[in-house]
Amino acid sequence: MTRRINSPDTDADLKLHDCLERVPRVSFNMIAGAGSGKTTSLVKALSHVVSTNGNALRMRGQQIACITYTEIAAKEIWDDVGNTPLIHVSTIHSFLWTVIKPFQKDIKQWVAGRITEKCNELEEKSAKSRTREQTRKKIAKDLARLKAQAQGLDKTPYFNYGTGSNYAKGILGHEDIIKLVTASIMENEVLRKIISQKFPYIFVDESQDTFPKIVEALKLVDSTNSEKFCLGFFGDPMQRIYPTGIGEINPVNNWETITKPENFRCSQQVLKVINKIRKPADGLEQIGGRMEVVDGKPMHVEGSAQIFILPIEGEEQRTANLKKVQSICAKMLGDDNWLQEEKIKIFVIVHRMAAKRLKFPSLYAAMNDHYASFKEGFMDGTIWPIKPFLNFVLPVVSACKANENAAIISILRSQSPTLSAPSMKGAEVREALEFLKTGIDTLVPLLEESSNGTILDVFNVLIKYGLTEVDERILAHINETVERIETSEEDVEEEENSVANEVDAMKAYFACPAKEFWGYKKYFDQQSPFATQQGVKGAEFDRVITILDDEEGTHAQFSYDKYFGVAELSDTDKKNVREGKDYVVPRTRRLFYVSCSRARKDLVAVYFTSDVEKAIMKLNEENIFEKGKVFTLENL
Ligand SMILES: Nc1ncnc2c1ncn2[C@@H]1O[C@H](COP(=O)(O)OP(=O)(O)OP(=O)(O)O)[C@@H](O)[C@H]1O
Repeated sequence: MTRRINSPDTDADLKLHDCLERVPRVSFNMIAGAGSGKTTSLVKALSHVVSTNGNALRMRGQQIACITYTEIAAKEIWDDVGNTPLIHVSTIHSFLWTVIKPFQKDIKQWVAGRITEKCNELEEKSAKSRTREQTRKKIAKDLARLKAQAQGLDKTPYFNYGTGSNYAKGILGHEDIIKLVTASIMENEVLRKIISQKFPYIFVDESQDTFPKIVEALKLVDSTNSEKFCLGFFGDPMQRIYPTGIGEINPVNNWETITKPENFRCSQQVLKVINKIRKPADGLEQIGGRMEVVDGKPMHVEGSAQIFILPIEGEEQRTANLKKVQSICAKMLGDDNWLQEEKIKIFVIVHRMAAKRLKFPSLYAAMNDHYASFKEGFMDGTIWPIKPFLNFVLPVVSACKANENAAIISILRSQSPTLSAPSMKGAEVREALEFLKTGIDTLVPLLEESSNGTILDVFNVLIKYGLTEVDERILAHINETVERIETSEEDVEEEENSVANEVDAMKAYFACPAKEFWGYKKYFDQQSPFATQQGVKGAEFDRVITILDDEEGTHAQFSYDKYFGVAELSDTDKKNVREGKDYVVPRTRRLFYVSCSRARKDLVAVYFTSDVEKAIMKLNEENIFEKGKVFTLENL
C-alpha cells in the first residue's frame, strides 16, 4: 500500500466512512480546496469498503466503481488501492461503456435512431436557403455515407468503443457514448437498477469537470435504489477547467456534504498565494500546509513563491529569459535543482509553446491549425495519421540505435506486410528480410537530427519496402485521391471539419521534418519538463514554474492581462458579467489557482506582458505575491 493509504484519517475521512457504513446507505458530496486530500480520501474510502464489505461484494459479484478524469489518474488510483478486482477504476467513457456494452441489441437500435437524427439535421440544413452550393455538395456526401451506414447496420455484429464514431465499423466515439448511456439511464429504470446492483458504490473524482448530464443520470440511479446504493462526488468548483464541467454539484436532501479545511500539499508561502488567488471567488481559506519531519519533529515547509514580470519580446528572448529565471531561482533559493530539467515542472498555457521549445513546431501546427478533428487526438496520440510513427517508425529507429535486433525483428514480424505473405518459405523469407533491412537502412537516416527528410519521405519508404501497414486514409492523401471540397464560411464548425481542411492538414503534415517526431514523443511520454496548465489537475511537483502568457495562447477563454487588470474587458466579457455568466476573469483565476496549487515547495510565476509598468502596479495592488517577491527584467 502506498503513502496515500497510509496518511492519517482526518475528520472528513471519519465522516465519509460513516456514510459508507450506515444502513440505509448515504450518498455524499466532498467539496474541498486544492491539496486537501480529496483523492486521498477517495482512495481510503475504496480501501475502507473493501475491508468492511469486500466479502459480501465478492459473493454477489459486485464492484465499487471509481471514475477518474484521465487514464493517468485511473492508473494512479489503481496502483494506490493495490489492484484489487473488487474495484473498477476507469474514466467516465470507459465506465459508461462497461455499463452499456452487454445491451448490444439496444445499442444497435439507438445507433439507427442516431443516424436518422443526424440525417434529419443535415437535410434541414441543406434545405435552408442561405446554405451555399459547396456545403450542399458536402451534405449530400455525408447523407449518402450515413444512409449506407444505416443499411449496413444489420451486418454490424458488435459495437465497440473508440475515439471517433464509425457506425459501419461498429465503433462509437466519446460523444455518442455519453449521449447513448445518459439517455438510456434516464429512460430505463431496469438499467438503473442493474447499475446500482452491479456497482453499489460509485465514486467520482474531479467531479467539478463532470458533464451535468452525467451527474443527473447518476443522481437518478441513486434515487432509484437509494437504500442500497452510495454515490460519492469528490471535487472543487474552483478547479473547474472545462466549460462543459458542472462546477458545483447540488446535493440531494439526504446527502452528506463533507468539507476539508486543510491543505496538505503546499508550503507556507505557496499556501498564502493560493488562498489570496481564491479569496475573490468563494473566500475559502485553507489552513495547515505541507509538513516534513526535521530532526524527528514534524515541521511546516516554508517554501517560496515569486513572480517575474517580463516584456513579451520575441520567442527566443522569452526562452532565454526563462533560463535566466531558473538561474536566479537556483541562486536565490540556494537550490541547483532549478537548473535541472527533470527536477522542475514548467506549465504552459497551450501545447504550442511546449511544441516550440521541444522542437516540433511544424508538426504541431500541421495537426492543429487546419482540421479540428485532428486537434484533440494529436496530443493523446490517437489520430490515424501519426499511428505509423508511434507504432512503428519511432520504436524501430530507437531499437536500431540501441542495436536491439531482436526487438526490430519482433516489430517487423507483427507489422510488416512483406513478411505476412502466406506463401513465404525458406529462401523467400531470407530475401524478404534482406529487403526489409535495406528499407530500415533507408528509414533510419531520415530521422537523424541532421536530416531534412520529411514525413512524406518516411511514408514512401514504409510503403516501398512494406515495413508496416499504412492506413488507407493516409494512402489516399499521398495519392491525392481525396477530393478537396471547399465549404462555405457560414458555419464555423463545418468549416473546421471540412474535407478541404483535412487535405490541407495532411499536406502540411507530409511536409514536416520527420525528426520533429522525437520532440513530440518526449512530450507525449511526459518526459519533458513541460505540461499544460489545464492538464496538471490532480498532480503535484516540488518546483513549479507557471508561465502566464496571453501571446502564446490562442485561447480567448483565458487572459492573464484581463485577470490582472492590465487589459480592458471586451464588450462580450462585459455582457457576460452583466448576465452573471462565467467569463474570462474567473476562468483565468481558476486556471491560475490550479497551476499554482500544484507546487509542494517552490512556486515561480513568469508573466509575459506588453505593459510591464502597469502589470507591476496591478500586482503590487493585488498583493497576491508578497512585497519583495515581484521581480522584473532588471533582476535577471
Ligand atoms: N490526511 C493526510 N495527511 C497527510 N498528508 C495528506 C493527507 N491527505 C493527503 N495528503 C497529501 O496531500 C497531498 C494532496 O493530496 P490529494 O492529491 O489527495 O489532494 P486533492 O485534494 O485531491 O488535490 P487537488 O484537488 O489539488 O488535486 C498529497 O501529497 C497527499 O499525500
